[in-house]
Amino acid sequence: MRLHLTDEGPRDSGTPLVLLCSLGSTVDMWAPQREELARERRVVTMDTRGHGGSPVPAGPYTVAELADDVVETLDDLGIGRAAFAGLSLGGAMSQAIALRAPDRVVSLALLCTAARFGNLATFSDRAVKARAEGVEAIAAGVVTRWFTADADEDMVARMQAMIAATPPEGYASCCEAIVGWDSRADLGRISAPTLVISGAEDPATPPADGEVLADGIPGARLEVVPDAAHLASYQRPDVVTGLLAEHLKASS
Ligand SMILES: O=C(O)CCC(=O)CC(=O)O
Repeated sequence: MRLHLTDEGPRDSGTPLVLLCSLGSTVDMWAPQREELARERRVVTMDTRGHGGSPVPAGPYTVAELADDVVETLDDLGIGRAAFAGLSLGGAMSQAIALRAPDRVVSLALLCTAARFGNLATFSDRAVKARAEGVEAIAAGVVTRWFTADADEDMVARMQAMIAATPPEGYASCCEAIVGWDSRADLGRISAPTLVISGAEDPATPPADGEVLADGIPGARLEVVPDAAHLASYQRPDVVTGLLAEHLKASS
């Protein structure tokens, strides 16, 4: 599997950064961070299998498969070790890479994610609905969890359109990957310096999920972003980009 990606920034300075996306997102979800972070280092952003410009094989998928896609794509680019930042499903993939290929991981940033997601029945229901009716039928509900009620309407509409454009089989199969994901017993084996970021008002992966990660991963630190829901990096780039830059500077 070779994933669709963007590849920006200087090749010859610092550890490359790999940005991994949430369910229903494309590389565009990292637009608020990419330009600034790519001033200092190479930044590779990947569409997860089943999303954006990446292949859409028939599912279900597992998080391990999604993580292996990323590592194979990095092999293709000739990138050995990298820093990883992933949001939600992308955060689960980042954990899986740290567990399956620890020698590839210089540092980790885990945003709005979990060792075990809550409300798993809703992901199974979404998988059924996506295959039957398309992702458009789900998108309006998803953005109510991504952004706080006072978020800019144009921004919310743009992101709803991005979600609605996700291939149904890709969306559904990634819901199934989330249902099967559970790293709780493995967190102690993650050795990369780790920053955990939660949105204070995230109903999907609340700060309590961030606490489980920060308590379980040796040396990890949790930052809670105020006035942010699930897509904290998109709604509060003024806080999140700085946290990522600081963590990258300190750890890679
Ligand atoms: O965002 C993800 O990658 C998974 C969690 C999710 O779908 C958030 C939500 O809409 O409930």
